[in-house]
Amino acid sequence: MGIPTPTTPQGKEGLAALLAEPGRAVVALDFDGTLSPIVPDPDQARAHPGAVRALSGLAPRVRSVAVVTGRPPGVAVRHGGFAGVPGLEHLVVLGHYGAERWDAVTGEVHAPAVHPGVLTARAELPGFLDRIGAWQGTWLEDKGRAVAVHTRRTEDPDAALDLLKGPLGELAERHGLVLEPGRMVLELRPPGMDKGVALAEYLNEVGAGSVLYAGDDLGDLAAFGAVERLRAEGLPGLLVCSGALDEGGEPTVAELARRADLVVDGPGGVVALLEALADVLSI
Ligand SMILES: O=P(O)(O)OC[C@H]1O[C@H](O[C@H]2O[C@H](CO)[C@@H](O)[C@H](O)[C@H]2O)[C@H](O)[C@@H](O)[C@@H]1O
Repeated sequence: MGIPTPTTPQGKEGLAALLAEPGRAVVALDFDGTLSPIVPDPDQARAHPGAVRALSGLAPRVRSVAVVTGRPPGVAVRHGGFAGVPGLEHLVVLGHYGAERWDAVTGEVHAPAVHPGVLTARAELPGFLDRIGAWQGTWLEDKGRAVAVHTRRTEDPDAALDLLKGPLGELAERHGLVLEPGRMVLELRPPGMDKGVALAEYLNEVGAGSVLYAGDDLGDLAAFGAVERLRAEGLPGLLVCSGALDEGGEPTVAELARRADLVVDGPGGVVALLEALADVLSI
């Protein structure tokens, strides 16, 4: 497959800059829904079978490759199979929306102290969910520095999520946390960091000359926003939406698709794009 053509002038400019000067290009990608197909149980999520090969084929040809995820970085590394891969020696995973970082070079995770509100909210949550009549099948994912409330396994995930939004927003506020919405999930996490801040800091750190960012979910809008702001300041960028229906037939996040320069067919489409870029850059 060739490289698909972006539908916007900014996207075309971003792609052209990446191809003209790949040694200054950063390729940054979300994990769930972008590199890894959406599945009902987050523990069972694994990178698309072609993802590691595609990433390791592209990484030596660009300035750097980063994964920017809401997952704890260690979990993304395990589920992605990213450790010890030839070609991915400099991979960086910005996890927990940028609050924690894993570097392939050291194999270590850098993580600040856990926000106390996460501990108190986590303790309160089981009783709280009972009291507000959360749908059967609603369940908690303990993420260490955050706690996520999932509804994908309930009979009506959208209705179950709607019921939770208001009460969980108040609970988060009471504990000094923010509520991060995602695909059939609401996460209580500390404020002050998001994928946009994390991505912008990383691009600055590595002296990026262009950026490609790919995502599929609401949490990726902050990264899209960062690329849009940086583009206005002169840094070329290409925004990619991983946009297929998932296993449950769930549609793409509409705002992400609207703001993207390119919509590809889910993780399979993202992998095909990475392979096409590596192919062109290897000529
Ligand atoms: O930033 P991401 O890499 O997209 O991570 C966001 C959240 O992803 C996970 O949940 C999502 O994927 C699950 C597995 O496919 C799916 O079951 C769930 O419905 C999705 O919301 C993860 O469980 C969360 O902790 C991440 O924050």
